[in-house]
Amino acid sequence: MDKELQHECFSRPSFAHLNDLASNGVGGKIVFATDDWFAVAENLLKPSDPEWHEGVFTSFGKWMDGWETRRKRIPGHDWCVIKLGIPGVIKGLHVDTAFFTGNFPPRVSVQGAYVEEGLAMLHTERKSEMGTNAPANLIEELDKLTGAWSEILPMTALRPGYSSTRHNYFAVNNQQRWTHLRLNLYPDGGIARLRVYGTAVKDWTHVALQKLPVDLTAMVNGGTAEGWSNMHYGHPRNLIAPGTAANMGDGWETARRMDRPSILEQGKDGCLNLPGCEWSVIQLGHPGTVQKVVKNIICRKT
Ligand SMILES: NC(=O)NC(NC(N)=O)C(=O)[O-]
Repeated sequence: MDKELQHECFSRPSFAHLNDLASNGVGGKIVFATDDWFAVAENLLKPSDPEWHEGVFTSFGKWMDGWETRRKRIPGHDWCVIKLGIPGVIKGLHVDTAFFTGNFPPRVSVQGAYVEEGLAMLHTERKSEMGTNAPANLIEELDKLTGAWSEILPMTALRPGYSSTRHNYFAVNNQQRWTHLRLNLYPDGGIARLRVYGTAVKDWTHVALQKLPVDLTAMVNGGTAEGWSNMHYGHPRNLIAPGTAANMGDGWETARRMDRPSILEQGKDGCLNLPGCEWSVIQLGHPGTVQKVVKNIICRKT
């Protein structure tokens, strides 16, 4: 493990092991952004770590892996609206300013809303194109919906995107269920990633009536990874994420054990003599009776 990753792992707050409810890997989406000049807001929700490509420029400026707005020369501040892939209760935020050193926003705030499907307010057409900005009348119209938003993180100072300062973690103490977030940059600038850690909250009343089997471990049903022996290459929460893994990186993968014997021997029972095993603990979204266990080892060939 490199030094920076090692430091990050030890200083990471416990909420950062919960599920990222906003990641595009679980269906999170940007529904609106005031400005996408240097880099589009969709980058905020990428599950991958931010990258730096030395010497790479677009026709608008330096290529950046994050959401970066232009230097503002009109009144106001920049903001975007995120539809969570998994609506739920938020326990903490990670604002990663990686590589935004001279262009990160000095302050941010985050607001939340619970919006039932079909409500018109956030159903705007999104272009998502570098070098563009939203029309002033649309910004003004959406900005009027202040009543919909509740404060999750008040206006808070950020640290720059150097390796020792890029990870801005904020605990959230709030039991409400959210479907949408509004991320405010004060006044403008760039952020590499926004991770929104929490737990899905499901209405189980109808599930019980349908009497159909349901995946009690699934993230969307409130499952969380609570413990593990090792997660060197992949977090065990990947086991309970929606959809199919795109590659091996989308799974739970441990390091090879350092205490394995130099030469493997077979025991009398026909099994290999190996010390211990790896394990992970998943908290179910709801208590239930297990009828079937499905193990998907797609992408794992050995
Ligand atoms: N060198 C820069 O990053 N400049 C500008 N940003 C980009 N991405 O080019 C800026 O004005 O913040």
